[in-house]
Amino acid sequence: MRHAPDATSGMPRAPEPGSRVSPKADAASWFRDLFDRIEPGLRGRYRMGLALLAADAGFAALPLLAGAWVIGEIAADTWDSGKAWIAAAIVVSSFLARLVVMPAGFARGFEAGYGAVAGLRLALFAHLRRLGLGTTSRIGAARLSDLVIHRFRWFEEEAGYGLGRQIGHAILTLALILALAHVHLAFLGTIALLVLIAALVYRRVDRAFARLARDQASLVANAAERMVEYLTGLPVLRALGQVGAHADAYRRQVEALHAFYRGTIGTVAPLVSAARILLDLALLSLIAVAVGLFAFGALGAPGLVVALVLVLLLQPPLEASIGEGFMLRLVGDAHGRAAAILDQPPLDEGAETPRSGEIRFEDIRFGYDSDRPVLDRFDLVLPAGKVSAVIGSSGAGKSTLLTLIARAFDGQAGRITIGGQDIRSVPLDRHLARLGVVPQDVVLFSDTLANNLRIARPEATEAECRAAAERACCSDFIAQLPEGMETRLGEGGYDLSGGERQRVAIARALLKDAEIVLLDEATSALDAESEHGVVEGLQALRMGRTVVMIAHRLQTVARADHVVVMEAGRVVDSGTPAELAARCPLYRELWDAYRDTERWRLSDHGLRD
Ligand SMILES: Nc1ncnc2c1ncn2[C@@H]1O[C@H](COP(=O)(O)OP(=O)(O)OP(=O)(O)O)[C@@H](O)[C@H]1O
Repeated sequence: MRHAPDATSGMPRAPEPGSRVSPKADAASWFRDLFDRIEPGLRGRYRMGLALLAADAGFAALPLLAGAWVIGEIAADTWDSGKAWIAAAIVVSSFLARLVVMPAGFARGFEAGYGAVAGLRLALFAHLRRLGLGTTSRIGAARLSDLVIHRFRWFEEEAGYGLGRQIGHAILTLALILALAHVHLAFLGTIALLVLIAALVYRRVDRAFARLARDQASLVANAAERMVEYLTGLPVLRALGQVGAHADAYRRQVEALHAFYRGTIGTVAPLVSAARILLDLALLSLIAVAVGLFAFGALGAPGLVVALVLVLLLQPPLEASIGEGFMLRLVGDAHGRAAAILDQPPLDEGAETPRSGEIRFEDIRFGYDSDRPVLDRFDLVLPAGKVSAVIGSSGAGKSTLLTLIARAFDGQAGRITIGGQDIRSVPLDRHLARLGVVPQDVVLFSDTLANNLRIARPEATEAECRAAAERACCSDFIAQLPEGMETRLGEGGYDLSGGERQRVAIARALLKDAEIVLLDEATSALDAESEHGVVEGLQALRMGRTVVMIAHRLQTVARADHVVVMEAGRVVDSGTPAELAARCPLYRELWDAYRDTERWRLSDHGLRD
């Protein structure tokens, strides 16, 4: 196969991961979406949490306003002890109120906000299960984990308390603006003008920032993707002595990310500086208005002092609000990514009850890129209850056949039927439940051998696991394992050879009692004992099942009931091995090529042994 197998299914993976998942939801829509995901019972609490945080900001504003008022009174020489008591009462009562209101607000925000993000994670998970394997592998595991683990952290923080903080900044700013308007209405006009200018600038800054957020997310995900790919392929790369060569792909991604960050110095730095300078200019223009009003006699000295204090108090919440705005933009981007995945159409769920029978490809057209078909006007019948071996040169489309039967992708035209029934009309879960997949590269999870078998049927008893293992000819190597069926396999555990792994996969298919088995025979050299075990295991598997296998060995081709010879996306001929040997030149050519490969394999073994 020319593409890496998917880690869980072993079926071929689509190319470019995730490039089609582009953010499309705007920054504001995430909150609406999130709110909808909060359990109805918690929505009231979330609203209450935000209201409490808004109230907290109001209580935070009161001492500041009282301070400005005190300064004004002193400047006007009207200060007395009665007013001092009032000011003290405002400060103390606001402080006490905040002690109660703020924690209550944050607690409710946390509870509902984090719950809502958990809801989004689960929705994403449920949706991914309904997507075709082709689509999920195109998105890519590393890209998904970056989104769900890393980027959703921002989501949780913003939903939990960032949004509440932003509301607080807004309320504090509004209270100070109203106080300024109370000093003189001219401030209100100036602020309206400044808000208009800020809105225009912010739109540009926001767009540029959105672009940056999107590029950064893609580059981080690409680097993660390469790292996962590298680690997954490390054993093979080591064996080929290519460890260094392939590491370049990861290095290139990291360098691209670094170059991006260096490049942002030219974009982010001016953007952030522009936003800050603009804020300073806005505050300076308010100070200029205050001084102008004083100079033209529209404002007395006490009014000027109060106005200056209020303008200075405006600076911290506005600055914090700009920073929070950038954070909200990043969350908008993460939400856009999640929304794009949720928008991917799931495979047709189907509704009818499946029946088993022959597998038919009827006028199928399929291409990984829809404008470059791999199969076109493709017809094929794979008889029920028989072993069909598919043979053909590399790139003929053999893996694509299995991929389509497993519904990793759906064809762009035509239909595939099993027992006369379009596989798209069968509920996906039920369709997959009747398939057993024995890939070339069998994935072992880091768990016991028994549990590795139970993946096929979690409720299987120990005796059933043992029986399946025995029928798949696993008993000999299980006897060698330190703890038999309870030996830990996979990462950090006991490793199995290629032939042993294939037998484990055969045992899984037996345990599942799959009606249809899709098998990609190992091309790697197996020692004679392993090879014999796999062949015997296959014999156990074929009993009454429809087996479709990509065959790489003469023995399995010769033992098949039905052979399909493929070339360049076409079926050249099909029939029993004897029929094909008599009439199909390509079959004979392939047969000779297989025989040469096997001789080479044997002599290679001989040399190594
Ligand atoms: N994920 C993919 N994206 C794009 N093209 C692909 C993909 N997988 C396979 N192809 C192309 O589809 C064609 C058929 O490939 P396929 O893997 O089905 O052939 P095959 O007969 O199984 O080959 P092999 O024996 O080498 O595994 C080839 O031209 C291949 O390059």
